[in-house]
Amino acid sequence: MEGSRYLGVTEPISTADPTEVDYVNTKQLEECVKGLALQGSREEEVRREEVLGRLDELVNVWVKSMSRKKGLNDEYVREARCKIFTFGSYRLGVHGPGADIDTLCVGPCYVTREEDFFVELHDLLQKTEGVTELHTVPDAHVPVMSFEFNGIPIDLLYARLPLWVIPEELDILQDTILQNVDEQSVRSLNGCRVTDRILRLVPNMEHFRTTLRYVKLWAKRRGVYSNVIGFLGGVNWALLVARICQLYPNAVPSVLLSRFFRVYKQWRWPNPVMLCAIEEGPLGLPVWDPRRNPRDRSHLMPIITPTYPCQNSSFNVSNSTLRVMTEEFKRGDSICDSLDSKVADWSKLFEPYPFFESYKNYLQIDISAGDEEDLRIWKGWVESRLRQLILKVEKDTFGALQCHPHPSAFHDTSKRVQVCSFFVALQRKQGAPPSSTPFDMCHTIAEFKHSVNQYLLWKPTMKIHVSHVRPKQIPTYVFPNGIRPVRPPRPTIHKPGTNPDNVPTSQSPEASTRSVVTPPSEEPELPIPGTKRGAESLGVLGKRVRVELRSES
Ligand SMILES: Nc1ncnc2c1ncn2[C@@H]1O[C@H](COP(=O)(O)OP(=O)(O)OP(=O)(O)O)[C@@H](O)[C@H]1O
Ligand SMILES: [Mg+2]
Repeated sequence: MEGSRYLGVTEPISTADPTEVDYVNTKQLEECVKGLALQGSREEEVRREEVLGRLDELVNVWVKSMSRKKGLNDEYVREARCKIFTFGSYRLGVHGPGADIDTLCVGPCYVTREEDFFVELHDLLQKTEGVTELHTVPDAHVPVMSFEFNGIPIDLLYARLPLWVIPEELDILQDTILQNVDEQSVRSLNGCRVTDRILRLVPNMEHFRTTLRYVKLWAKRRGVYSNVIGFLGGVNWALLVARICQLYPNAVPSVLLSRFFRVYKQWRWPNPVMLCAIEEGPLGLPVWDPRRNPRDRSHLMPIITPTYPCQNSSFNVSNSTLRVMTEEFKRGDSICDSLDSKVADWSKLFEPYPFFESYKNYLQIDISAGDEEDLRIWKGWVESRLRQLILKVEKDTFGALQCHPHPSAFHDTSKRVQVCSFFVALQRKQGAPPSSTPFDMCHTIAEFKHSVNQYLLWKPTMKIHVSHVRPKQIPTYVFPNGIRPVRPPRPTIHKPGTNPDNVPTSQSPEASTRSVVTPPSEEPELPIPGTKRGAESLGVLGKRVRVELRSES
């Protein structure tokens, strides 16, 4: 037994062998998720391999033509090649149907990213049969070209090595590969290096894969799968699961899943999750170190990548999203706890999170654009700014209001213009001192809209509209089949006039005429004085926004 010394919990490494019940539970778990399409069809898998083969041919044709174009001699032209590596969920073997293939192309020194990759290869792909939806993002943190090849989505990165010839056998895990390589290439290589290292650091690859599939399914169902919004994405979940696999090297997937919830329920964030100690590499690149880098100190849920230069992969997490994830870990733990000693019904674990039935107040962020393509890029931009909205709400309300963002957008297909909506639930922080003054969110929303409208590719047809909505006002297109679920009857009924929750009835005409019903732990509504729907009052039309938070006494 070895203690996990530098970690957030005092969970010992347990080498216990699985019991009979563990095996039965693992079988039950497998049965439970069978119908949930965790893996693509055999036909899709074959198509993926074919597509990768075609892509390999294409990029090698491209590099050869680049070597000729740049006047290299015959020997170099003959030896001109680039190597394709997959990474992300496809490389880990945990991709679902329709998932993208994250791919890295490693090329020689004379093939540039700006010109040769983003122009020449782009043009070649554009002319290639079967390639559709071709988009480039050359100025991203990790520059990427994305497209579909015979219906398979591909994200293609490029790393340029300081070599005239790329060797047939290239070991990208060697730290020295990063020597004299530009920053974007280091970042592009990083994805592959991280994925390959994870696979080397887990004691049992099959158990790791199976457990990660379950965790990804659970995270998607519970609405906590999205790096961009401030929850966790594929690589973060993979690192969390890999750490559990290290702590329980002999455990089977049902036990690993249950320990996953137990460990992270108690984790003392911001202690980092790490698969191995952080090492200073040969090149002096900055690694995650809160003692040295003030910025790293602000990270709330550090999950550190296991290859040099080790970085926090989850810097997007906010107080609000950490709270939501912690609640979900607790829920997962309590479900698994009740299953530990007996044969389980796992389906409860994977029940979808009832987002629109769980809160009384939401911000609805509607966006629209002139056409489908504009909406696609506008949506991506607004989505990437939602974290800022959450941070602003937390800051402007001094932490008294918490946000719960929905991880995906909803499209209103009934409209002729291209429209879609994001939703962020609002809730008063438990234990926050009662406030008699309403929150004025006008400024918060105005600032958020201002920052969104700074988009470099902004067009006049790109619009954003933020409104405050109550559950009854949530548009039906967010619900499955467009049908609003019927709310169960509320538990406690108080007679009109008794007003036990000190509801300000003068501002809530409905409350004075009907029974006031407040389930014990439920968040009271955040009344917005004088408006039927909060839209106008949220400042989107330049008027005042006041969100009142009442004491839950
Ligand atoms: N925040 C991050 N920090 C470090 N590496 C990242 C980060 N986001 C993405 N990556 C790298 O890019 C790879 C692909 O990211 P992606 O979001 O597609 O995850 P994935 O594991 O492929 O999951 P999914 O099934 O959702 O596609 C990751 O495996 C990781 O190596
Ligand atoms: Mg991926």
